[in-house]
Amino acid sequence: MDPGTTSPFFLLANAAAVAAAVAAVARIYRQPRSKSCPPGPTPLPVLGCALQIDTQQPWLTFSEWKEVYGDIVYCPIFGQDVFVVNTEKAAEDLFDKRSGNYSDRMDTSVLAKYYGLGYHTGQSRHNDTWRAHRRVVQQGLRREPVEVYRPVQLRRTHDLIKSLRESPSQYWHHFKRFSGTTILEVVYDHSVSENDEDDPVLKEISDANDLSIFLLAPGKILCLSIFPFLRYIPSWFLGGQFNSAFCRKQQETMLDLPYNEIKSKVAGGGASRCLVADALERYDDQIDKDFDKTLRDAFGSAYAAGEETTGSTLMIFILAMVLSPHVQKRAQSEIDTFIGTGRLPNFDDWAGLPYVEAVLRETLRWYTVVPQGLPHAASGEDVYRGYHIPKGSVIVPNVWAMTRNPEKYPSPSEFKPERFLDDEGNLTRDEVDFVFGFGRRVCPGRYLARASIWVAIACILAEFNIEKDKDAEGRPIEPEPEWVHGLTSAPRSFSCNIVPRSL
Ligand code: HEM
Repeated sequence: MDPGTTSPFFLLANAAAVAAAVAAVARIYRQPRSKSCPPGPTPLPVLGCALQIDTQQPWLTFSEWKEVYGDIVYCPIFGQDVFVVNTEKAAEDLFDKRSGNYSDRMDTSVLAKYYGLGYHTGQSRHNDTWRAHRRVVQQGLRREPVEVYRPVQLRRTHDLIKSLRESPSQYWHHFKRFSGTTILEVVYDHSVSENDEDDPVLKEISDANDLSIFLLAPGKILCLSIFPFLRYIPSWFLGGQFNSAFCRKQQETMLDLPYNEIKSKVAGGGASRCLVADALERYDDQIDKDFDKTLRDAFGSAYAAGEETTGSTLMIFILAMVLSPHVQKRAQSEIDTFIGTGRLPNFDDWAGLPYVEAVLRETLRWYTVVPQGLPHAASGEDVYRGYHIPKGSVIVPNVWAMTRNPEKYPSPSEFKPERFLDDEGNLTRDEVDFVFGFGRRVCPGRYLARASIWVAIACILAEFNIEKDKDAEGRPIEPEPEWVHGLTSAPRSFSCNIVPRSL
């Protein structure tokens, strides 16, 4: 998946889907649609519906199909059964209520075998390795335990504010650094000092993450499946990102470097509290070679999954603020009234700033960074609403269609935080949780992510005005965002001014 194909891990799954699809070409032609099959577009022989899907933004195609075919759409691709789930209700029915059957992922062994990308929790099959990953990672990331890391999040936000003051036009760089340094410290107790642009761990881990995001785009996987020689292109040559040995080495370094560092710190008694140090202590008597790898890979996945998604959500927030000055003013006025102007917001203010929380929810909904979710797979056959779902089917949660449901979110393309407030100005119960996925596979980092994004949003609003840029005659320039769809879908650059409010 790319722009449309790319949603946070999602690409992953899509990539996997395409890879497996290519392998499945041998299955060639499918039987004509049976009565027990959900409606959907007419598939072509071999290709299935591949040519009918927007390669950039598949969720848009899926959303159009929703209007024609309904909640559940069947669209085989290269012989792979694919079902698109367009509503929260159907997603809950399958992924939550029947989670025993719908928590698997597609086979992505090509990524594991050649590129060293098999470590990731997000692409693990529904097996014991995945269970072990979830167990070790979830402990510290649950709603309450994760609050212990709020001082780290606040400190990193203050660094972010300072960087935005110094070089506001580099906001994407600052957001990525904010999310990367926060996660590095929370997960590994690796603290990157404020002005250090050359921290080796941050650099390695961030480069490796960028490369995996590049490779996980489905188009690339398809390319690799058709032209396997690409794996051997020297890493310094044109197309060198496809070099599998380089990628494997880089992924290993990314996983080993921070993990070995924190292990040494723990052994020397000099570690501060962090997720890995806690896990090493908790599982002290169980750590054999396999379990050591489980810890390394599970926490490496947390970094890979959290860096891009969190930073990208802040880009979407900035775009929303440029386009909605009235929302910005209302949020700033709430902050000024509740806190005054003498200090930045902190987590103690969260409950007293309902409109800012509504801005966070609307940011998550308006342009969700994972519009296609991360596809699940069925581990056994099933019947739902009278439809037959074969074993091994890929089930795509079309999160985009859920965020744009006009019955739940009237005028869905408008940025309206008020939709999360009742008539008395209190927050509704809708926390748009579905953008973090479903069932047993739900994002384990969602509480950490929400808190990081909330505190960043609150402090940015308190400190800056986000405005349209102006041309030489002083006329406002409409932002024309350039969207990038890798593992996440978000704008990477557009014209705007981030100006300190005190000026
Ligand atoms: C705005 C921020 C984020 C968004 C929107 C997001 C969204 C998602 C989504 C949609 C999934 C797939 C769920 C499914 O399969 O149904 C996922 C999985 C995952 N996320 Fe997040 N995520 C975010 C931040 C984070 C952070 C900060 C971490 C770690 C600290 C994290 C760790 C993971 C992991 C490890 C998985 C794989 C879970 C599995 O397959 O069992 N995410 N996330």
